[in-house]
Amino acid sequence: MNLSISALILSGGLSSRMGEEKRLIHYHGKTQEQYLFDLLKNYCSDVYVSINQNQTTDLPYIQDLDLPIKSPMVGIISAFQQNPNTAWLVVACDMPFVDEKAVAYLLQNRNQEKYATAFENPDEHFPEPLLTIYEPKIYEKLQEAVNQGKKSPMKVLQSLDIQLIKEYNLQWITNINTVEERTNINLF
Ligand SMILES: Nc1nc2c(ncn2[C@@H]2O[C@H](COP(=O)(O)OP(=O)(O)OP(=O)(O)O)[C@@H](O)[C@H]2O)c(=O)[nH]1
Repeated sequence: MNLSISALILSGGLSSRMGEEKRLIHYHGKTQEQYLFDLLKNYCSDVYVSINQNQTTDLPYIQDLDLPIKSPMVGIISAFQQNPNTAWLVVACDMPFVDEKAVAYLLQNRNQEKYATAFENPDEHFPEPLLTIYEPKIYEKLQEAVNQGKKSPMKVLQSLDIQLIKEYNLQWITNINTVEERTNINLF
């Protein structure tokens, strides 16, 4: 149990490609938001679902601030606004392969001196921003980016000194956005 870290399950997107809310899909016998909540509470001091202003959930949640952009960045900034003194382990709800091994591995590789700890995409060599530990000092960098109208958390990560994990199970960062992708995945 790492008490100095909170978890955020990003779920506030529009799911327009899937046509239904991705956080409510069952890959593991329960909704994806419940699955990730149950998983992450074993590792983090508290866990929240990140939802937009039109969503509700029975789980603990952080609702998006009223910002002029639509992006996962809004969810992350809203979490830091609620608690700027914790690190945030951020996971997108549409990553069904995230499991105990993925979370434990991310935490083992965490470098608290850096702005963040993220998996490196093997092809493009960019940091995957949606299965990442964001350390408290990155909050002001995210705010600066949003104030400049930028909405890509990946680009913010790219511009900073972060811990990049290069060897890992690539499935962990696979996200499922469409019905076709969903029917083609083999979880077990
Ligand atoms: N809290 C919050 N989460 C978001 C927001 N936009 C996207 N996300 C989450 O970020 C992750 C990646 O989102 P995308 O797949 O890029 O977008 P999406 O809206 O979920 O799906 P599409 O509408 O099909 O693009 C998902 O877990 C989303 O729920 C937002 O504005 N607020």
